[in-house]
Parts: sequence; structure tokens; C-alpha cells
Amino acid sequence: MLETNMTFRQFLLHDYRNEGLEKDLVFLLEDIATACAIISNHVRDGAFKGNLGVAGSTNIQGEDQKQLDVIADEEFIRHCSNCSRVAALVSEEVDEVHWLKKETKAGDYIVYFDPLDGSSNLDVNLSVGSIFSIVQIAEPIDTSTDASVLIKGSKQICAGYSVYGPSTSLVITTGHSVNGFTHQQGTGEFRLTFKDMTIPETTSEFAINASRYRLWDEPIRAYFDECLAGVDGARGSNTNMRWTASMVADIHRILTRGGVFLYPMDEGNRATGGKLRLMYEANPMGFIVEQAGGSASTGTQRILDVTPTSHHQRVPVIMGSKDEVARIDAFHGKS
Ligand SMILES: O=P(O)(O)OC[C@H]1O[C@](O)(COP(=O)(O)O)[C@@H](O)[C@@H]1O
Ligand SMILES: [Mg+2]
Ligand SMILES: [Mg+2]
Repeated sequence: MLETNMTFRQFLLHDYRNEGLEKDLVFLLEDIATACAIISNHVRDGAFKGNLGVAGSTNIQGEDQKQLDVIADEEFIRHCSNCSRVAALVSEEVDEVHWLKKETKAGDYIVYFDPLDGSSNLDVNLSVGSIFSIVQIAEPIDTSTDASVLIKGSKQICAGYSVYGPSTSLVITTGHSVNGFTHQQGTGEFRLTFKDMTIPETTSEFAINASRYRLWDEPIRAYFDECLAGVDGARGSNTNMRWTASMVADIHRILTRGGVFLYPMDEGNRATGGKLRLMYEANPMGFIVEQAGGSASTGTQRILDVTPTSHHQRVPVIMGSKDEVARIDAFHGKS
């Protein structure tokens, strides 16, 4: 039985005994939780340790890397490399796939991660986080090409994120229900505080970067205009808007009280196919949202069904309360 305040290890052992979670996955998830706890401390002590500001390097996305992007990346690589069944690591901050094995076996894992999400919030003391996704390969894969990690989101066996905010949260799914933990300062333990998180099907709260309005395609504009029209418009009810510039924080709010999050493809990012990355942002968050009873769409397709073409590819993102995502899909002509 899941008990509030049980430790992350007790929770994983419960899954191991009752849900068939593999022993190696228990250890890997514990290592990832340790990495998140360490990153959380780095973020909290950022100013003291001089960790704020840029690292002086850029990543494949063309973004100036923050010092904490690099520090968080190193912590994920260090901790995920402990597991002998991890064949490869795919990070937002590293161009190529980081192969840990020359020969792979059926049952090996691939870990995709965004080590520090919401980086633009770091220097202004707003919430940031980390995101990870784990896929298990059904047969040996060719380690001489990075194309071998291009696996659909529907194949994920586990996904999670952490939020480094007023408190540090860790939220995961291993394919059945979504559970959230809070980092306990004194003991350094993650304790179960949000059991069986579920997203309400309807909502009146949306999250989008409205400063991009002029760049949006017609379906997104129509949806936004309808939201702003509120009780005087087709909805017949008022809406509320939130935007934290941190996907983890916006999605955590949606998992806690419902809502919908949008980062569409628009005139400003069409050349790159959108803003947010499929393998280590949209897929893991989409898997968690679906497991909590919500939906995750590109506007025209279920995100987890998107066939990846590159491990840094970007996609349009619409996810959250099921009925609201369906409403936005309908504006795109998707039934
Ligand atoms: O700067 P904008 O347009 O508000 O975009 C914010 C979005 O970009 C991101 O910060 C991108 O993630 P990274 O910080 O990992 O690059 C998302 O977390 C967030 O939703
Ligand atoms: Mg990110
Ligand atoms: Mg990032």
C-alpha cells in the first residue's frame, strides 16, 4: 500500500514487489533522484557558489549555456553511468549521443534528459527543474549511429521531472499512475507527498507565451481569442492565464490543479519545427500527463506517436486537461 511520506526507495521497492519494476531500474531511479537532490542544492546555493550566469559555451540549440546547465548535465551523466544496463545518454546540452556501451543487449536502457529546464529563470530566482525519460530496447541496437536512439515516446517505460522551486519536488511514472515526492531538507530524502496525481478533464486555465501572438498560426490565435473573450464568447465562461517560462513548473501546476500548456510552432520557430524538444521535453512530459489522465498533442498528432527524425528535434506542444487539448485540436481540424 502506498503511504504518504514513504521514502522514494520504499516506493520503488513497493513497485518492484507489486508492479514488476526491474531491480536495475530501482537503482537507476535512485541514482537519478540523487542527481536531482544534488542539482537542487547547487541551484539553491547558486549565488554563494558563483554558479549563476553563463558558462561561456553554446549548445547544439545555439543557446548560451548557463553554468548550472553544465553542472546539472555532469551530475546526470555521472549518476546515470552507474547503471551497467544504460547503453546511451541523450542530453539537451550535448550534441552527440553519449554511448556508454559498444555492444548492447535486449533490455538495456536509454536515458534522455533535459538537465536544467527553464534556464532563463535561473538568474532571477524563479522555478527551474530537470526532466528525464527512460526507454528499454527490445533487441541489441547499432551503437555506431546516433539514429539508433530515435525511438517513439510510446515506448517509454518511465519518465519524471523535478522542480527546484519553493520546495524541491520529484514526480515520476513507471507506466501506471503518477506520484510526486518532496525533498526533505534535514534527511535529504524524497518523501511521497502527492499520491496518484490526476489531471481534471476540464479547465479554465491556460499557459502560453502570449508575446508571440503575432507569430501564431490561425488555430492558436482562434483558441487564444476565444479564451480572452471569456463569458462574452463561445466558451461562455472566463479563463485565467499563467506563464512561468519553465515547462516543469507549468506542467507541475497542471498536474496539481489542471490546465493546459501550449508552445506552438509559429513564424518565429517554424524553421526548427517549434521550440521544445521531442525526446527530453515533450515525450517525458507527454507520458506523465497521459498517465495522469490528460492528453499531449502537436495539434495534429499524439506527441507519443511522433516518429523521431533527430534526437534534438523540436515539436509543437499542447498538453494538459483532456477536454481542453481536444478543443485546441479541433481548432486544428483534428477530430
Ligand atoms: O522564453 P520563453 O519563450 O518563455 O520559453 C520558455 C520555455 O523554454 C524553456 O525554458 C526551454 O527549456 P530549457 O530551459 O531547458 O532550454 C521551457 O522550460 C519553457 O517552457
Ligand atoms: Mg527545457
Ligand atoms: Mg534545459
